Amino acid sequence: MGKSVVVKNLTKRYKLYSNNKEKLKDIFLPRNYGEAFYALREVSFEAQHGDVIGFVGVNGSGKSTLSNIIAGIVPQTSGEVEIDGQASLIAVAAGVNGELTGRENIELKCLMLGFNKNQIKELEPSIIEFAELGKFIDQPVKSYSSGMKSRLGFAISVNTDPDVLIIDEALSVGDKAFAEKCLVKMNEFKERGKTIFFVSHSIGQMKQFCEKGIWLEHGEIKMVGDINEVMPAYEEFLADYKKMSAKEKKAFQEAGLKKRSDPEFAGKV
Ligand SMILES: Nc1ncnc2c1ncn2[C@@H]1O[C@H](COP(=O)(O)OP(=O)(O)OP(=O)(O)O)[C@@H](O)[C@H]1O
Repeated sequence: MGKSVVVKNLTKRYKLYSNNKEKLKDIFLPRNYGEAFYALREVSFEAQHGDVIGFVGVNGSGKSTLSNIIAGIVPQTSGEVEIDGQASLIAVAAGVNGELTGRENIELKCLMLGFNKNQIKELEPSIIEFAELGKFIDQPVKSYSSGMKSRLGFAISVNTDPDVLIIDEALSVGDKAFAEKCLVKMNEFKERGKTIFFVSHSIGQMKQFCEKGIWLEHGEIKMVGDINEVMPAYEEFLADYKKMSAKEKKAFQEAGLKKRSDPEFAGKV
């Protein structure tokens, strides 16, 4: 099989400012302002060709940050990501320009992926057919619903044959028929030995589609393993979390916030 993605000690640190004045001071004055916040901290794992890995975790745990870094859309603060081939991210907000039409977005994205004009001409009909956007294909993307944007992103990504496919919540905004069509396509990718990362809050989709799971909590890996081990543990946590009182939930979130904001870095990043 062989490794397709190696993630080593991946850390993403943002700076949080209490107001715009502080941000401006940070840009223009020699002293540093703002507080450090770790969206991800020291995340390491490996994926083999053909792996289908689900990222789970509650809101804010770091799933999208990890997806965006693997896809090369957001730079990491430190750590490494090695990818054997080309990665493509499908997310509702990813990579589509609202001012351009669907067709123009297809052309732009394909050019960015390194296809030439003739190859794009050949690819375009299958992408348009898959997206099923009708006459909206020639309307600016800003007039699309989130489901329509997801259709466009999905159609481009699956038809340009990436080696690593990252799907971040893109299935949850489309309708059922389109989601099923995407699942068929994703299964084809799986059979062809491509690596897929899948982010979804749907426990059912996770169990149905993924073989391995990575559970993120407060920007760190809580558990990695077979999906049949990770999901029951995560579901147990969710059930316990649901039972928590508002005070307990707040304490859990605050503990996470404390862990993720390192006072040693305050003003130094
Ligand atoms: N540009 C940014 N500046 C500051 N903090 C950010 C930025 N982007 C993300 N974060 C923070 O990083 C943390 C991880 O966010 P991320 O979107 O990766 O979580 P997630 O697990 O995908 O959440 P969800 O399930 O809600 O989509 C959050 O606390 C978020 O507020």
